[in-house]
Amino acid sequence: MTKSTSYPTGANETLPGTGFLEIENIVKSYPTADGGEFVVLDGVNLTIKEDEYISVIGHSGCGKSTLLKMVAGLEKATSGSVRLEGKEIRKPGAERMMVFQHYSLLPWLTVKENIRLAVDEVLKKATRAEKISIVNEHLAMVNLNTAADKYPDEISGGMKQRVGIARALAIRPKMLLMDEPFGALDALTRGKLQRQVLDIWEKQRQAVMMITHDVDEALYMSDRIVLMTNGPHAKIGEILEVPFPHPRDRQQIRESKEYYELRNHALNFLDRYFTQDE
Ligand SMILES: Nc1ncnc2c1ncn2[C@@H]1O[C@H](COP(=O)(O)OP(=O)(O)OP(=O)(O)O)[C@@H](O)[C@H]1O
Repeated sequence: MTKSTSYPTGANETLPGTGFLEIENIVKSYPTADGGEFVVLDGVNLTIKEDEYISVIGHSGCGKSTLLKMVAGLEKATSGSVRLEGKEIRKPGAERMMVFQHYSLLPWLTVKENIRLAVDEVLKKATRAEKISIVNEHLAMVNLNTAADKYPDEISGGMKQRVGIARALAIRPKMLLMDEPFGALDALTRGKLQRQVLDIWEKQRQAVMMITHDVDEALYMSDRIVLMTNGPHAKIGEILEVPFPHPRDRQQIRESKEYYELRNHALNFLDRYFTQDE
């Protein structure tokens, strides 16, 4: 692992068995057509606390989505383990909700019904009144009350993504997994939605693992930034601690010298790996 001299780094800061989410020595390979194997991830170790917002950054194809899918239970590791509260993750579960870059809403259901469907599936013991209240609360959380009865093709991309986030949060997961959640949005919408998600997270504080290509987004939103080396055989190169206290004000943190030091450090790390790849 590349050690940073300027910032606290390390993939194993928490002792095994003491973390909320523990990714231990993950190797993931796929068989190739010629009978060989393509090793995507080669020895990834990471521990995440139950109230921590983690961003994962790395060049395209290094295996970020693969790693997130293993936490979601959608992919199996070739070796190593992923545990949530000490329990091995083997399949998807409602305590780990995923938000994708491309909104995966059911087009024949309204905004409200899309959220309600997830609530019905997971919160089976809730009463009808409780379910209605949960749906309304989460619609309000992402400012979608007025669009509640619209269908997905009647709302904008940013609104669709807000429905996806409200749906994920409505079933009260212990962990939110987001794969470039703002990647498909224009800059203005992206900025607004980042703020909304951060507002919600600052109140609820569940564990978040978010993939992004945007260093500013990672610095604004997360507590730590995981920098991945290039694939194949990708691993965690460095972990940057983001020291700004929550609630965060984007302009305020951007005025600090530390922000630019961290930003340059992350960009230089990515440049270094990009150059190696050329
Ligand atoms: N099912 C699969 N079979 C074979 N190879 C796969 C499979 N899924 C992913 N890969 C390969 O694994 C590598 C990592 O893919 P992954 O999507 O995790 O990267 P990523 O870092 O998320 O990329 P991006 O930033 O472009 O989304 C890529 O080389 C990809 O082609």
